[in-house]
Amino acid sequence: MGNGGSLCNNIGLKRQLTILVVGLDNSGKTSMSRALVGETLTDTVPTIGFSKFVTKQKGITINIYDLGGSSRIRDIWHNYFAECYGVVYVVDASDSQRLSEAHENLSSLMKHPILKGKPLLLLANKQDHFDALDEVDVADKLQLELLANVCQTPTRIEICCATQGTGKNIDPIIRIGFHWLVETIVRNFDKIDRRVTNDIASQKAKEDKEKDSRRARIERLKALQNEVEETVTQICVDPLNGIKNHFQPLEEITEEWNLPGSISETDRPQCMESPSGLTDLMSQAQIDQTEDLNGSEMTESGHIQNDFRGTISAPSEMTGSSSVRVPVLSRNDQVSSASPTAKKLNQRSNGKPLPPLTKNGKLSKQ
Ligand SMILES: Nc1nc2c(ncn2[C@@H]2O[C@H](COP(=O)(O)OP(=O)(O)OP(=O)(O)O)[C@@H](O)[C@H]2O)c(=O)[nH]1
Ligand SMILES: [Mg+2]
Repeated sequence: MGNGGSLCNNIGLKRQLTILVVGLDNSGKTSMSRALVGETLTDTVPTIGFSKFVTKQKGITINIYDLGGSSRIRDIWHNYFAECYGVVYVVDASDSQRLSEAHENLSSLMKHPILKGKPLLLLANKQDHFDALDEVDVADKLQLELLANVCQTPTRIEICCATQGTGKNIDPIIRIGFHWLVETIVRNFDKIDRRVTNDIASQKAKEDKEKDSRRARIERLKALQNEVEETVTQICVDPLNGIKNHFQPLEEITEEWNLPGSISETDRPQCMESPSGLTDLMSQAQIDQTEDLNGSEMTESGHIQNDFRGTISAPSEMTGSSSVRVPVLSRNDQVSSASPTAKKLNQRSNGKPLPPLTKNGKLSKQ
C-alpha cells in the first residue's frame, strides 16, 4: 500500500479536515490559497471575514479557511480555532518593518490553548522581491524555534512566491510544505481529532449559553418597553375623547376640525372654535369630573373611580389658570353619561351614546 493509503487509514472514516491560513494583511494568504486550489490569481482584494477553499490530497478533503488579516478581523479569528487541525502562517518576507508585529501575532496564536501544539507551516512569502528575507532571517525575527519549543508545536518554515503560478504551475515549495502539513496532521490524527471534537462541543455550548442570555435580555427589554408604552398611553389618554391629549397644539386641534371628512361646521361645538372655548370646555370637564368623583353624578355602576394616579399640569396658555388637575383614567373608567361633559361630548358625537373606554384607555369602536 502506498503513502496515500496509509494516510487514509489513519484518518478513518472522516477523511476531512480543516486548515487555517492566517497572517497579517497583505502577506499573500488569499493568493497562496487560490494558487493551491488552481484558481486565477488576478484581482486579489483584501479579505473581509474569511474565504473557504476546498482541495483534495490523497483522498482527504481539505477545507482551507483563509482569514482576513486586518487588525479588526484578527479579533474574530478565535471563532475558527476550534475546528482547526493545522495552521499555515503566511509572512510578507519583503516587509521587514512588520516582522515584529507578525511575531506578536504568531506568538499569541501559537500560545492559544486551542491551537497550541497543532502543526504549523510558516511560509515566508514574496521571495520574488529583491529585499525579501530568507527562511533563516525570518525564523530569527519571529523567534520561531523558541515558540515551537515552548508550545511543543511541530513546525516547518519554507520560502515561496504565491503569485508565481496557480494549480499545476504553483510554486512547488508551497505544495511540498502543504503536503508536510497534511501528513503531520494525519500522523497525529487521533489526538488532534479528539481535541477538535471537544473544542467544537464546548464552543457550541458557550454559543448556546450566550444566545440564551441574549434572548433573556431581549425579553426583559421588550417587557420594559411594553410597560413604558402602557404608561405613556395612560398618561396621554384624554378623558374627554379618549384619543387626544391635553398638550396637543391648538393649531393641530383646530386644523383637524377643518379636514375633509371631519365633523361639519354646523355640528362643531362652539367651544372648539377658539382657544378660549377649548379652555372653557376643559375647565367645565374639570368641574364635572370633580362632581362625579364627589358622587354627585355617579351612576349605579360608579363610572369614574377615585383613582388619580398623577397630576398633570396643563400649560397655562391653554387653561388660563396656573395648573389643572387631570385625572389619569384607570382601565375600566367611564365618564358618566349624565354629566355635563358627557352631554357636550354627545353633542360632538351627534347625539350618539359614548362608547366605553377600551383596555388601553381609548374609546372603543362601536
Ligand atoms: N510580488 C508578490 N506579490 C504578492 C505575492 N503574494 C501576494 N502578493 C500580492 O500582495 C497583495 C496582497 O495579497 P493577498 O493574497 O490579497 O494578501 P492577504 O494576505 O490575503 O491580505 P488580506 O486578505 O488583507 O489579509 C496582492 O497585491 C498580491 O498580488 C508574492 O509572492 N509576490
Ligand atoms: Mg486575503
